[in-house]
Parts: sequence; structure tokens; C-alpha cells
Amino acid sequence: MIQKLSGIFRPSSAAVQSAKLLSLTGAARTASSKPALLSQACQQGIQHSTSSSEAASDCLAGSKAFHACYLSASCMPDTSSMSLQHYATAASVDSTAVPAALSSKHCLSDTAAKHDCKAVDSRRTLYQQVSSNAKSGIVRKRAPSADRPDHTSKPARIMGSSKGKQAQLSRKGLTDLGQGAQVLYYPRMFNRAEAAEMLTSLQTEVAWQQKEVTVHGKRVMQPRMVAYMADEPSLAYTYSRQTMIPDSWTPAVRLIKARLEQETGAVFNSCLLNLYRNGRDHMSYHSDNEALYGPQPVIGSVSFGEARAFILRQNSNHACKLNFALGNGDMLTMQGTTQDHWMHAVPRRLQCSGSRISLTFRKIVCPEDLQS
Ligand SMILES: O=C(O)CCC(=O)C(=O)O
Ligand SMILES: [Fe+2]
Repeated sequence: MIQKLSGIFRPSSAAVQSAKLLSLTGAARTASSKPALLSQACQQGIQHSTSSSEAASDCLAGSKAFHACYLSASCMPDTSSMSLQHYATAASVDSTAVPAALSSKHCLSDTAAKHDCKAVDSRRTLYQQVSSNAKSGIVRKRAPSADRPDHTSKPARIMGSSKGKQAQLSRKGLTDLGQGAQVLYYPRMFNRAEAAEMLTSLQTEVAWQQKEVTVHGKRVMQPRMVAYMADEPSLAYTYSRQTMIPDSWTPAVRLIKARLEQETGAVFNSCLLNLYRNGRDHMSYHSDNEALYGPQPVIGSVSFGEARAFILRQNSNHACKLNFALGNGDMLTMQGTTQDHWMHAVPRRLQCSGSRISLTFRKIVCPEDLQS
């Protein structure tokens, strides 16, 4: 369930949730970032909410969220009261973020230059309220959390340019991309020891193959290795004119599937596995919108090995992107209308030398041999 956000200045659990809405990598860095880029994400209605236990313990993200949202607000219509609530609640968890956000040269000059005074005033008033709220003690400290990921994956970011001036999303939770599209991100669903064990098993027990596929009419070798598993041989899967006949589940993949089903409540009957041998291996933009998955499929992915960027790009606005650094043991599901409105990719990363394995679980509801 996506948590609804409500209540300005109230440190309710919803407020703590909203503190996690959007966060930046740091006030200093974002002072030079482009509000327009961030606002694209907000204008698209992207919202991120998290489990309350994690939200309560992760207020650093909340503090930074104010800045991100403030920047975003500078490009939003005055009527975006919902968003303003988010800034307020985000700021209420850490007073230091508020002056940092408002003293940002970019923030003020850009706002003043591009937007009417009323909007600026309303935001200043908001700041004053938030600031006094923060002074009155509604400040939470970041607490140690066993749940917090301890690996090198970076939190997800909203991207607006290839230069990387972008906001990061909080670490765990459901992101509402608007238009009924949602992404559930759960870093370290498998802890370090489990992930290491899974990686070894996947490397040895899966029959990895490099396939030849047709791209723009040409036969080329796929830039990664793949495998395919499913409940039954009848659940074949064809893409780029390459038909994959499923293998049966290996023990490790069966375990991963069970864990993913337990976490998401979804049921899967097939899985495409990808082995990126190094940073040259990649997957281009595509959506998993084949008829065999039916409308609004849940595509659940689990990653092992080297962290790689997984980028979601909105179909109607290619500048609107979300970047998840999927690392060892991380889970991400795309659900709702994500496949209709967004594409995703794992781009080349030449600086990555290690290998990564991803397992993307799906449910075939209309097998190919039953399609007309
Ligand atoms: O490796 C990934 O995380 C993406 C895989 C993917 O998009 C797919 O298998 O369709
Ligand atoms: Fe995909």
C-alpha cells in the first residue's frame, strides 16, 4: 500500500513517511543543481514512501528531502499544496536542512527570477513555519538501523541530466511514478552472507548462454548472458525473435523466487536471468509489456554481484529518469502501469569490472502457444 501523506508540521507517521519523499545527496551539492530537472520528477507526480520503521530511523534523508522538494517547488504551480506539505514535514525532522535549503543561491535567485512573488512569499512563510517548528523540537536524529543497507549501492536518484544533477530517493519503499505506475525498491533484501551464497550458486548451477538476437533486422550477439526458467516447458518466451524454452528451477532460483513472493505477495511462474560479465555487458531501453504477461504485470527483480545502474525513463519525457543502483541482494519490482509508461535499461558502465546477475521474475498469464 502506498502511504498517503497528510498533515503539515505534524510528526505523525505519515509525516515521517513524507520526510522520505525525495532526498538530495547533500545541500552543498544541490545548491548548484537545476530545479527544473527536479521539478520534472515532481510534476510527474513521483512520490516515494517507505515503511514506517525505516522512515523513523532515517531522518538524514528527511532533512535533505526539504531541499529537494523546495527546489522542485520553485518550478511548480502555486496550487501544489500537496507538495508543500511534503517540504514542511520533511524539514520538520531536521532543522539544519532548512536554512541550508533557503540560503542556497540557486534556490532563491531562480525562484525570484522565474516565479511570481506570491509563490515565493508562500514558500518563505512556509519556511518560517517549518523553521519554528524545527526549533520547537520536532527534530529527529538518524538512529542506527540494522535494516539500513551496509553495502556500496547508492540510493535511487531522480535524474534530470546526464551530468548527474539529481535527487535521490529514499532507500526502501514504494515510489509512485504517477499514471498508475509504481516501483518497489528494497535494498539488501538478501543480506551480505545470503547474497554471497546465492551469487556462487547462480554462477555454478545456471546454464548461462549467450544468444544471437535480431536487432533492427541484424543478427547480433546479445551483450550479456542469459538463462530462462519457468514452472512448465509450455511457458516459452520470445523476444528479439529469439524463443527461450524454459529450464526447470534450480535450487537457488527457487529459493530467491520464494523470498520475492513472500516479500511482494505476488506469484511468479517464470524468470529471465541475466549475467552481465563486466561493464560492457548491458541491456538497452525496453519495456516488459509482452501480451503473455497480461495488463499491468508485476515484474520482480533481484540483483547479485556488482552494483549496476538500473534506469527507468518515462516514455512521454525522456528527460525524466529514475536511477536505481541495484547492488548485491537488492530487490526492485515494477508494477501497475510501469510497463505502459516507462522503459528501463541497464546501460554500459565501462568502469565496472565485476559481474552482476539479475533475475527478473514474471507471471505468464497467457502463454504464447495460446495466443492467436
Ligand atoms: O538486469 C536488470 O536489472 C534488468 C533486466 C531486465 O530488464 C529484463 O530482464 O527484462
Ligand atoms: Fe526488462
